[in-house]
Amino acid sequence: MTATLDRLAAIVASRRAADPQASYVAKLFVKGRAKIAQKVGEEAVEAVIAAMQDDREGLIGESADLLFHLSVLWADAGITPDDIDAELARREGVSGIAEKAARKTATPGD
Ligand SMILES: N=c1c2ncn([C@@H]3O[C@H](COP(=O)(O)OP(=O)(O)OP(=O)(O)O)[C@@H](O)[C@H]3O)c2ncn1[C@@H]1O[C@H](COP(=O)(O)O)[C@@H](O)[C@H]1O
Repeated sequence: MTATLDRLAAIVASRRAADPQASYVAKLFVKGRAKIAQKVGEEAVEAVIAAMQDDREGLIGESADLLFHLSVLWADAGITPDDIDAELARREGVSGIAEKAARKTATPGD
């Protein structure tokens, strides 16, 4: 993953024991998985709206909000950026079209 996302993950992890009055991340951890997931959904919708409005700066800002909240969700679920990196690397070179076609022809239960 990028160095910035790795640094963000380290900061987020360090906020587990922080004071929720002083740390937004600690506050999210206290609120729990459902609230964190809700924020990810909100930021995703805001990114979509910015894209549909052709708002480049808005899309950059909302994308950063989305990645930040996704980083908190990963941390809450015990996932690291390296886990996502490994999954993306596993998919490298596999066409989305070919992958979907293989899923459709696969026998259920395989
Ligand atoms: N990247 C971010 C980041 N991006 C966005 N935000 C915050 O995310 C919140 C999202 O805004 P909203 O208006 O949706 O939130 P809200 O109205 O407070 O939320 P709700 O009322 O819906 O719960 C804002 O408070 C932003 O400041 C962030 N807060 C923190 N970080 C990073 O996380 C680090 C640790 O932050 P603290 O835990 O606050 O020290 C920081 O040093 C940054 O690197």
